[in-house]
Amino acid sequence: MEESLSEELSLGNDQAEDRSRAQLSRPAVGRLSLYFRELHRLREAGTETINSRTLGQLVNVSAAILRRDLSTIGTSGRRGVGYDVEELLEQIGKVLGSGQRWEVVLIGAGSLGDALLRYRGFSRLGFTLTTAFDVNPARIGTVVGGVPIHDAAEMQARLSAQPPHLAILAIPAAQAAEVANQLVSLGVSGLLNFAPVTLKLGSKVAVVNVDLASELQRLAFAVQTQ
Ligand SMILES: NC(=O)c1ccc[n+]([C@@H]2O[C@H](COP(=O)([O-])OP(=O)(O)OC[C@H]3O[C@@H](n4cnc5c(N)ncnc54)[C@H](O)[C@@H]3O)[C@@H](O)[C@H]2O)c1
Repeated sequence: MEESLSEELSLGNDQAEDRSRAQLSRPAVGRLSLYFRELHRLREAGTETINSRTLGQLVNVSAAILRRDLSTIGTSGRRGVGYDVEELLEQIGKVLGSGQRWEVVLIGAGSLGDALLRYRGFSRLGFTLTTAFDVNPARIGTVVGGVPIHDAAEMQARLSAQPPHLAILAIPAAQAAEVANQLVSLGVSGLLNFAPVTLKLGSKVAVVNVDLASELQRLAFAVQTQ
């Protein structure tokens, strides 16, 4: 039973979505993404409703935190029923921007870039990897996962007419700042940065850093403090 969930699930308008985005902390956005992934799986398995305790258990989050996250984005469950999976997917998707298509370019088609180009999970969430760029002649002119790899020297010429929304940086740290600045000047509005370096790009661009070594460090710390 959902004790504190009495209102009908309500879907917000654009303004409400903007407001909820502004209120969400970074960890909360991460959790929403996990709920979204789990809800997708549940929908595929034919589940129509779910309560906060069960969904929370699936992603290892307490029911109270999950309810708070979902209430921040303007949704609440129905007493005795829980959340409508389809509506929840729609609302979380809107807030996370998964309802729209995002064009993404990849810079650096080395080991990591190659794996990303082959990954099939992006398109399900609205991300389309359109093009990749590299400086290595052995990579230029090849196609990986259906995505053509072009010479990085052609980046400006190829992207300036219609800049992609987002870019993934999978290049060595020493090149990352210069390439990131180039992408920002072309109009790219978000960067997923795998290079282990802090980018200082101003407020016009959103940056998410993925540092797997730091994550391992966090894990090692967590193991030691268990
Ligand atoms: N491979 C991993 O598991 C992993 C994990 C965490 C972080 N990273 C980081 O991700 C980045 C890429 O790692 P990797 O293992 O794929 O390295 P890699 O050397 O295999 O690939 C880097 C690619 O970037 C290309 N490149 C270099 N300068 C460029 C430029 N100016 N424009 C476009 N392309 C350029 C290179 O030709 C190469 O193909 C590194 O910063 C690395 O530290 C990698």
